Amino acid sequence: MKDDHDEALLAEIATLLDSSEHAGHPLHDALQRLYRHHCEQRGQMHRLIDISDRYQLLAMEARQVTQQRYERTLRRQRKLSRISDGYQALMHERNKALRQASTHDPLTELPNRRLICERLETLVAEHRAFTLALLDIDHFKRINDHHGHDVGDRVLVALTQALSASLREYDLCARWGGEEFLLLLVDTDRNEASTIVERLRSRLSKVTVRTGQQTISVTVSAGLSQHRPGDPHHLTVKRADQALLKAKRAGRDRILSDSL
Ligand SMILES: Nc1nc2c(ncn2[C@@H]2O[C@H](COP(=O)(O)OP(=O)(O)OP(=O)(O)O)[C@@H](O)[C@H]2O)c(=O)[nH]1
Repeated sequence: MKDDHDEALLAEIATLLDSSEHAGHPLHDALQRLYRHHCEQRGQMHRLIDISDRYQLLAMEARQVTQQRYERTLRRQRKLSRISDGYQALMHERNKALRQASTHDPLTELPNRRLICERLETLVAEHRAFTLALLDIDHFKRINDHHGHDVGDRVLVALTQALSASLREYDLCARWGGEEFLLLLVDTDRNEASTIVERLRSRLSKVTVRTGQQTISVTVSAGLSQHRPGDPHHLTVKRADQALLKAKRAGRDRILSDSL
């Protein structure tokens, strides 16, 4: 509005200056100089405004480019951290699976010999009391021979489940060999262990597996040995093995302790 007013005023002055009617007027020259000076100033001011506008536009574009770059980088970083999180979770799962595979038996999912030996070493180092029971299925070969290896596997798994369900939380049952299981009874003497394992033996004899029209059940023999302070754990295992051999020779389906 103000610009329109200025334009009109300037146009009016220009007309007055151009008019021959005022050519000799005493203010004519002074007004003309003032008019030119004003026009120059005005032109300069418009150029400055133009420069400032362009500068602001450039600054805004630069800000937008920076913002876009920043957002792109942020998106890339978020994507990278999602990939990294996924990768770490995968590694964690793989490590867990590897640890499980190296410490557990795949068929029965029981701890394996390595895991129970680690536990035994720790107990020995900590001077803890424990009793071992080595359990062996009686005449297991006959099951495989008569019903096939798959049925033998099912018998192993069924016995394992019954075993695991019967143990106390702080005990450990490992698959020691083919049809052998090693029970670790912590803070337990041989008398107490004998009662526990006798109960287990009785329970395992009631486990059944059906195949076709037949129902299979098995008996187990066990050898017990109480750990002697100062002995390495493998000697305690060896004594349990000797007691197991005696139980087998004595007719199976029984528990014998090693001689103290
Ligand atoms: N199905 C199956 N059989 C196994 C597995 N591991 C070992 N065996 C079998 O277990 C049987 C053990 O046989 P033996 O050592 O002669 O012992 P046994 O027949 O149980 O006789 P005693 O121990 O003397 O009572 C063998 O036939 C092995 O093949 C397994 O993972 N699955």
